[in-house]
Amino acid sequence: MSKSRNNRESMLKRLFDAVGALNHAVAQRAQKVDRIEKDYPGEKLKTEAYNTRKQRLATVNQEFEKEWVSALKHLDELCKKVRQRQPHLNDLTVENINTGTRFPDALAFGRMYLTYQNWKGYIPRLIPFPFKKSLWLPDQTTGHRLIHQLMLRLMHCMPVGNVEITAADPLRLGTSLDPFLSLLKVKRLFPQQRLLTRSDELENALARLTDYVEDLLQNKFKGEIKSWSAYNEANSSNPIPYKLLLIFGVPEQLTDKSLWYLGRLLEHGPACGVLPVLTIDESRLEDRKFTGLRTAIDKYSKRMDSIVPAEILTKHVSEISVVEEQEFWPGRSELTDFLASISDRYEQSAKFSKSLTDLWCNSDYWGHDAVQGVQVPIGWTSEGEIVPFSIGGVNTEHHVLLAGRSGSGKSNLLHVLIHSLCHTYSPSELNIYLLDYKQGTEFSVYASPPLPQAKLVATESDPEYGVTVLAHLTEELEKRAQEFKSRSVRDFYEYRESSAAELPRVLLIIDEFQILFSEGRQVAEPAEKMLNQLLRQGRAYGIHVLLATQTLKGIQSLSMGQLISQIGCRIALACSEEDSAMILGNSNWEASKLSSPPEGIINNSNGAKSANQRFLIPFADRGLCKDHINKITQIADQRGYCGSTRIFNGSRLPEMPAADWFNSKSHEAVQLHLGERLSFEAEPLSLTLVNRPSSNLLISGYNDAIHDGLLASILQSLDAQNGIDEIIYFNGRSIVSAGASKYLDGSGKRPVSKHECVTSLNLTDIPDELHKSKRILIIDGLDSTKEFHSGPASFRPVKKDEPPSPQESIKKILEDGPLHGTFVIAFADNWKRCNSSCKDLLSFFEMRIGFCMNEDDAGSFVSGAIGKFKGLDTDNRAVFADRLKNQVSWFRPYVNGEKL
Ligand SMILES: Nc1ncnc2c1ncn2[C@@H]1O[C@H](COP(=O)(O)OP(=O)(O)OP(=O)(O)O)[C@@H](O)[C@H]1O
Repeated sequence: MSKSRNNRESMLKRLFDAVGALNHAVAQRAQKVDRIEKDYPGEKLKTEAYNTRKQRLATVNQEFEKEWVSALKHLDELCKKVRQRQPHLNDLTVENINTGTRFPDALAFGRMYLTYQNWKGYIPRLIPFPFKKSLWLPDQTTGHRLIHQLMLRLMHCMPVGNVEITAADPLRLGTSLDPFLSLLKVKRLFPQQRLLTRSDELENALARLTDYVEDLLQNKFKGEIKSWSAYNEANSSNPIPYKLLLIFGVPEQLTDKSLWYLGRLLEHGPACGVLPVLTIDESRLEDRKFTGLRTAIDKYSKRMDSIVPAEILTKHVSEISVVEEQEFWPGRSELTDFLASISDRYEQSAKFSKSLTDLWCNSDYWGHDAVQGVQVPIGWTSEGEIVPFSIGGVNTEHHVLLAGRSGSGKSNLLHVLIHSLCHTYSPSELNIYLLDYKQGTEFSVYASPPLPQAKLVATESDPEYGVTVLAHLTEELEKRAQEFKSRSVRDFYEYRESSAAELPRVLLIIDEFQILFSEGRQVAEPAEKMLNQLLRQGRAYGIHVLLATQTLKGIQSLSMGQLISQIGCRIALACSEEDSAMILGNSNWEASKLSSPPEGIINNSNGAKSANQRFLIPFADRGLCKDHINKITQIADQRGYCGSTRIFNGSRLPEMPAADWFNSKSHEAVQLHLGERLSFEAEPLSLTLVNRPSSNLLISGYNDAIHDGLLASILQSLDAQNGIDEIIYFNGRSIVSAGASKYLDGSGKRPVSKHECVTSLNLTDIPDELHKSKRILIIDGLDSTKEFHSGPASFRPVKKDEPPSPQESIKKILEDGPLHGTFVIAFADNWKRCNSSCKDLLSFFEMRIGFCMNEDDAGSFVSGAIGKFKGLDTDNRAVFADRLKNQVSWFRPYVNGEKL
């Protein structure tokens, strides 16, 4: 037992000992004086004897004085100490509310008036705490003041947040607690937020408290711990609160069941920190019906006004007289102020204050392997027990559904989970894929520095991109399946047990996963298929999925029920009843009662109501998280893990690589490196200009950043090629492409021949020189260059020796050029205009790149026919269509570092 506990335990004794010391001084003096009286009886002594007597008496008095003063000083110090913590009730202030964690070992009730001859003094009247027995009083309103005093004392000197009061006042409808009614709103203090008056609610409350006591005895104390105070002594960071059960007017409204519960509480409550305090109508207890209760009261409780420490004290102090004096009750305004402070303090303490780092306390980084599953702490029960998140084990679930309305703390919980996982498991035990569909930067903290365990950090993702991630993971699953088969092992556990090869578990986390299903069947169908495969087969291969969403409403049509039925672990934060039933399970509405943040429910039984576990989630403070990530990165460096985190940011196009990168590419054919494919691997989209008819490239879309980025990448790609004799750039847009001007102005190895007027292009010469030189003709603004448009001129008969029109020349180049290595790359901002004014030319452009187009325009642009093509209306991607091969590829074009 700790030293401080010993000190605390002895306070009452020390106080009594100090009074005992005073008494001792008095007693000693009396004894010594007696002896002197005996030795020198009477007054009629000879002078010599008289002097000796006088001298000895003086010495005795001196000694007494010394001893008395010293004892008094000590007593005074002790009294001050007690009063510092427990002033008189009329001196209570906000400053002396107990905001610490120490429980008192005695409660001050009034004072004791001590007198000896002319001396008089006061000491606090301390009553040992916790009470060993229940308390009762006759049901008279005069007795209520004692109860009020007890309440006030407990509220003020118990650590804030650690008193809970259940009160019933059936006859006076709550008025028995008049002075405290303003506190009923404080849920932490009065969980029912009212005084109970009816038999059914009283029965329920008693049943709950009895269950609570039973649970403590069986599951917390387990026969090893003897009492509430012993438990709290051993668990000082996580104490059990003290519960006061006040029932006025017993046996009013007590049913047979209530009587039974009350009997149990009178007997076992005090040892478990549940103190029944009853006011009793004694005449009614005469009834035979209440014999059991009467016996329990006699046996297990004490009359409240007869707990008299003065009796004990009088045994110590025969010489000093002791009189008890009642506590002072505060004035109305002092009481109002004080109760308001208590209310504030309790409200504040109700705000859950545990921090993220409390979750892993001092546990080592990466201290576990994931062979038998993954288990990490994610919060606490209200009693302070750690609540684990477990997946992948023999007796645990494998996939997780997390849902809660906006603001309920989903992102926070995901951070808590990610940090807890990355604290516990190294990158060779666990790989995390983070796919976030939210607008915002929630997961970007894991991108820089990259979280060593993260294989992917994708923010503001595209549904199309999400599908590629699912495809990557299903490939991984199939690879694992092959590998396991070749080694004749059944599952991840057997593989890890039988092989020294490294194989981490995988956890895919998709935030706002419903977005995957919101873009029509084109994306939803493959997404659903692959997700289904991961959910069905992932368990055997150590691949797990966590799906987070605000609501499941609206995605029901997509056999969502079937998907969800394969997810055994459900985590629900605050939401509507309807959502609660969807997330947790039919008729499981408990999540609608949560106050999130920080409350949540975790259910590891497919949502069965009986498996609900409420828990409190710590706040993932940004600064703390940043430090933790830095620490994890540092450990990864020390242990030689070289990360390979893919970063995908859906709101930013990739930056164009440097010239060296273009130079390093193969130059066997003319290749244009235009961006990154919209796939998990994000390979470069490299388009080869092959010598085949109509292999010209038409680029259309209305977005300057993408236009300029594509133009710049084309020029940079061409600059790196060897087999091109001339690059001709014609600007028909009448605006300068700011993002590409550097590449047009001769920054590269070869000059670009620039033109702004069609006639200066000498288009008529090009078809004649196709055998001699290979040219790339870039027409920027095909749609706005009238000379290339179809019109009456295109139908006129060509007269002999008349030079061909620009339209005829370009047509010839488009038609014959590709076979000889001369290609046209044309840009058209406005596809509609281009489609109608350049229709004679369009069939020669079998390669097309489109961006920022509506579904109708995209349909005709990509396929050449009327129809719709979805997904091009955002400014963060483009599509490449090779119409000869009938291939369509999504990609993210390079830009020059501009943010979109
Ligand atoms: N356990 C917690 N303790 C204290 N504050 C919290 C806790 N969890 C979340 N919060 C706070 O609540 C607010 C909402 O949290 P969060 O962003 O995680 O909710 P959300 O469910 O992801 O919301 P949305 O879906 O709208 O993005 C934030 O201000 C956050 O700081």
